[in-house]
Amino acid sequence: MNILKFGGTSVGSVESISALIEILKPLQGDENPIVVLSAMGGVTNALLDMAENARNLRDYGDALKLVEEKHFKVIRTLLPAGAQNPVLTKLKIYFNELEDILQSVYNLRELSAQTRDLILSYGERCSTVMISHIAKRQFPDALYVDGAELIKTDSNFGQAKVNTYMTEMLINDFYEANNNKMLFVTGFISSNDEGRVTTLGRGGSDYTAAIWGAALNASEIQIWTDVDGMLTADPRIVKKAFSLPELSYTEAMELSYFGAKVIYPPTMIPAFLKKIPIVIKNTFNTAFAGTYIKHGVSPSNLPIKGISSIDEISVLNLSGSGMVGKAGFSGRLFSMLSREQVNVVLITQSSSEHSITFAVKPADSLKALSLINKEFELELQARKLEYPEVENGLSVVAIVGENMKRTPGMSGKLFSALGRNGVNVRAIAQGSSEYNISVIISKTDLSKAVNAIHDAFYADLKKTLHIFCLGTGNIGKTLFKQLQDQMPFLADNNDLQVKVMGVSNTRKMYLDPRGIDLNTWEEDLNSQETKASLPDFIRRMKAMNLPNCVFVDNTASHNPVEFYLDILQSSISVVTCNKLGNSADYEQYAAFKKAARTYGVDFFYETNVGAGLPIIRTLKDLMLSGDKVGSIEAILSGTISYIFNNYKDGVLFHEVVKEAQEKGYTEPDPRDDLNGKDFMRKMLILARDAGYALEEKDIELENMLPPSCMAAESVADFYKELKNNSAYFEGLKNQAIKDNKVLRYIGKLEGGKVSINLQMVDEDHPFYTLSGSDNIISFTTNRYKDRPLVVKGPGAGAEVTAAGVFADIINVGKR
Ligand SMILES: NC(=O)c1ccc[n+]([C@@H]2O[C@H](COP(=O)([O-])OP(=O)(O)OC[C@H]3O[C@@H](n4cnc5c(N)ncnc54)[C@H](O)[C@@H]3O)[C@@H](O)[C@H]2O)c1
Ligand SMILES: N[C@@H](CCO)C(=O)O
Ligand code: NA
Repeated sequence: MNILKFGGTSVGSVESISALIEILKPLQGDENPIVVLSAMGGVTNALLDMAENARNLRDYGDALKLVEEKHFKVIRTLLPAGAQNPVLTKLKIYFNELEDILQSVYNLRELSAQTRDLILSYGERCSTVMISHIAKRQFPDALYVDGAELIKTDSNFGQAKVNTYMTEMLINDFYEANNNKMLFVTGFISSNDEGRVTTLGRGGSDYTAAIWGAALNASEIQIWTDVDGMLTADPRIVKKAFSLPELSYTEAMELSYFGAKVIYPPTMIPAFLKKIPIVIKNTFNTAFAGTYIKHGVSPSNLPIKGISSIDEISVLNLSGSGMVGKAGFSGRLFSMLSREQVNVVLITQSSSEHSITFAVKPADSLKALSLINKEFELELQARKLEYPEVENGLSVVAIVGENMKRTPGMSGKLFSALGRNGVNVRAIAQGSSEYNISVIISKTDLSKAVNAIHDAFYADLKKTLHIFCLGTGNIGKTLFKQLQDQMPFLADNNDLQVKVMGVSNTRKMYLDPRGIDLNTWEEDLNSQETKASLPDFIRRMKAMNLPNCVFVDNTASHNPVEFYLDILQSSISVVTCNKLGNSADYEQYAAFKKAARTYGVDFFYETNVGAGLPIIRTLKDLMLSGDKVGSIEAILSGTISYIFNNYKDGVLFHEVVKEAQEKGYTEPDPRDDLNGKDFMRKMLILARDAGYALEEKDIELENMLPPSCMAAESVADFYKELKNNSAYFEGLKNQAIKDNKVLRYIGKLEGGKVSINLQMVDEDHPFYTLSGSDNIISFTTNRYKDRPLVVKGPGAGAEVTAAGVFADIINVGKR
């Protein structure tokens, strides 16, 4: 069974509560999840303020009304009028009680810790009563549980200590009696022996989830929040920060100690002890798979897990001869500070023992200073110690990760990144666990430092490309096969991992934030309930918000093309073998290129021309290096090439066409090849890449198909018509044989004009000797003037095309 805890923002609005219900829907069943809830966002603070105001004889009534209204609005929006009354009544009773308590505080002008806990408890009770009622409409088994009754603590109000034995017993008994229900449990609140409400302190609802999880041996504790789990750095500082898939408990502790506010680590201890994984998920982006905090994390290629920072810290330095060789000096200092509740964030000591530097929160700095002055009064007066000073305007940055322990050079990398960027390091501390190296720097350097460190550690990381593929036909299928075969090679030789995150054809679509298994993708896709929807596919792809994302179009359809611009503008690269995008309006072609440049992503389409043959790439290199293309002569239809090379004595034309189709050379409709349209598209794309702003109408195209073949309704009818026209094709063939020539369908770009014609060429022509499905292209340029640059080879077929798409994908990864 899983525990799901939803934090303040996840229960803070109509939208988030609706999202919460959606998240629960697929989970109801034999083993219902246990849902732990926080107070609605902002309510706990509002209650604290009200309590303070009441004590200080200030008004609290308006604020109370606002909190009440916040709850009522949710109920009125999410429940039909007829179902609102019971829950409104229940909440009204709570708010009346709360008002009475606040009035008593006001009258007595006194607010004890015990009363404060009682006041705060209404936040969780109200939200949980409310949501359990709303949930009841979807889940008839929903049951409100006052968690305070089941978690037993001492009487340390505000930060109560849990009596684990009692608590686990109570929770187990309760669960046994109610395990057929879907439990909605108040987070944060507990009670002492006398049944008075206590609270669990900072991060309290997470703690409730961990306590329930540990008591019931849950399989997983999910913490639902409003960000994509734990990131490599604070995304407000580092734009390139990315979500971490996995962390060990220790790493999570170290990372959250400084900064990262997603969870409060001490709350995890019950789960840690029982080895229960904790997953941090995003209520507002369910496509995100979550950050897993668990035992036995898989070996990671990340040199460090993350960079955390505290942006405001004060440093005190204690130095003087009085410290040298004095056993127990630092013990005296730090136990005194701890006794007085000053939390020391970081300590360093020079090996001469002449000085100790330590950092505290700015709010504690003056207190620390005066404590030291008092404790060491004699030493200070005797000048055995220098009077310490507080230094402000400093920050701490820490790199964290268990891998550091085994990898030399980590601190070298850290300090050279800081040094190269002119960041002065005030003090350094490394935990002897080697899970953490911390440095103190000037606050003004913080952003630069964190970014420089992030670049240094993650820039040359083994990259994961996340790909989303459309089309599972000839090419799409073959690509998956090749990807599957090449995975280990890629990992070893290119430091690259390609993960398929989504796939769709016209019928079904399948996206999985954990990645799609290439052994079973076809069954998995077919067994999906969701019908394919291109807009949904693209929306979900964007919502996953993954780094190094590539959209791969292996269709022959116009539909995906309409989304290219939007995709590129979302910083997702596009790889396509579909020619329809680049061969439509010039304006569109130019817009794709511009978007790719502007958004720093790739738009690769090598297979648009000559399948996997390096034609687009070669032309691009020529152009980039300042060469100018004078003319191009080419055979760019693999299908027609194959047909003419195999249209020999004793076979009929339509039979060879069929063969070409069976070999996977033709377009889904072979007429696109035979009428020259496919060839035309390729010439158009080449001409554009060579710098000519041409449109389809500018191309002179000789169609060798008789009109009746073009008019056929279906591909099957087309074959019949081809057969009916056998005599025409036989005529062409016999004429060529008689003249000792071969038939060639040749495209030309010259003087900015493009033409495609059927020709009969003799053995002197460079295109005479072609075989199979070969394409040939010769570029005559300023540099290749006397003898052209020629690319030749198989220019159609699933293997070579998929290989070309594959190479384009890898090239995205190389950047
Ligand atoms: N065969 C070759 O040698 C070769 C060479 C270079 C380029 N190409 C190009 O490869 C592309 C694919 O060719 P193929 O032979 O694999 O075609 P195919 O007909 O076998 O497969 C096309 C796939 O696209 C899917 N599809 C179509 N429209 C879609 C949409 N809107 N959303 C999602 N999926 C959609 C179909 O369901 C099918 O799975 C074509 O554009 C073709 O020009 C092919
Ligand atoms: N149908 C195409 C595939 C390559 O784009 C051809 O025959 O050339
Ligand atoms: Na190519």
